[in-house]
Amino acid sequence: MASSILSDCSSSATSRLLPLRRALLAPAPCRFRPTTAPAPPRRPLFVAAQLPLLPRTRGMASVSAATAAASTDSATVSADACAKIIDGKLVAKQISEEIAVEIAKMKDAIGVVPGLAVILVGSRKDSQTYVRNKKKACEAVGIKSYEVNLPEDSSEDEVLKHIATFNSDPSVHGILVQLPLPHHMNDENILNAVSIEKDVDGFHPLNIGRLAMQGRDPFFVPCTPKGCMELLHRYGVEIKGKRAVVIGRSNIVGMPAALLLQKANATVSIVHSNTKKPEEITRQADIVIAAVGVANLVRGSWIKPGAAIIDVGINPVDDPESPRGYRLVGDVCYEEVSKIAGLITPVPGGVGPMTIAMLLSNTLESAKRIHKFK
Ligand SMILES: Nc1nc2c(c(=O)[nH]1)N[C@@H](CN(C=O)c1ccc(C(=O)N[C@@H](CCC(=O)O)C(=O)O)cc1)CN2
Repeated sequence: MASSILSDCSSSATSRLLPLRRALLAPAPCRFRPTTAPAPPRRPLFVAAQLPLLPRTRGMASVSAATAAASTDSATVSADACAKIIDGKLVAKQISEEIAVEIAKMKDAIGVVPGLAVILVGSRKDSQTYVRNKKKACEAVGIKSYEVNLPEDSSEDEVLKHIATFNSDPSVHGILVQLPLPHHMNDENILNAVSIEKDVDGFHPLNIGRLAMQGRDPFFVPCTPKGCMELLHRYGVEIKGKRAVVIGRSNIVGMPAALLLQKANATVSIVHSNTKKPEEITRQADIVIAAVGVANLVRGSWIKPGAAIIDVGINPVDDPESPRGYRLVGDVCYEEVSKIAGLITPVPGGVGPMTIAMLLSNTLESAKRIHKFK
């Protein structure tokens, strides 16, 4: 059911949500020219590279001078110096194509096809859609997918039994349990049962622990935060030495995103429900990752000019004009923030598609590691 939060970032809409003080900007007209962004260059995941396309500079606090100098007018920027759009859908498509090539090579060389097992408990429409999309994405790149659908009232033991079967199946290289689980289940017991070598969601406490430690690396990085980092890298956003703010501290996004930014040598602050003056802290950031699940929380007045904004929120808001009766908005008030930021992800079409692309990447990585294929 969509929430009835207004989505025009009006003060009445958001001030009902959280006891956070904000100085509102008076929005000025800002129209995006429908230009086509050239494809980012191909490169392996997590190798720093710069895109030849960048926003017209205005502040550009988080983008290197070299890259900014390479700006072209062909990027998706408006005449009014609006932020450049980070096209997650396009990047996810490119990554999927890269993965398909690697999978074909592995199959030719050693006859192995990566396998991903997905366990879905219950009948939440959104979870069913995500699982269906994961399956389609697997098919498109040549990953074999295995699916288990269990009724809402299943026991924890039933889920554990399926996990144990997949743990010992050599054709399965990745296992994930779609979240959220029904309330009667203990997430921790279930996530702990997935073999860490096959934990392609990166949610096992040992994987998270290794992510948090200096000099250690997890087997897998959780998909959504990994996708956020990949977007920053592919769009040439310099992270080292920059100030980053992560809004939200969930186990699946906020906390691992903060750890990844720190690993990449940013100075990181986490803003959460008890943070005083979140807007003041956020305004110091060159990079903002918003992952709190509150529609339009982050306003234009929270943003440092030129900052890179990654919006992880996917919040349904009522919209009688949409065929679904609702539409999706992020945690960031796009209308306002896109006028201040240097780069911004849209919702939909930003981080969401990257979550699935990173799942494919983790599954391939797992198969390569298990079969010692370089
Ligand atoms: N086991 C897991 N459970 C959940 C995860 C996860 O990474 N692992 N993340 C989310 C849901 N999720 C994947 O599972 C996911 C969410 C959103 C998208 C996406 O592509 N969103 C689109 C919009 C989709 C729409 O129109 O409805 C977008 O943002 O463009 C992909 C995957 C929670 N559970």
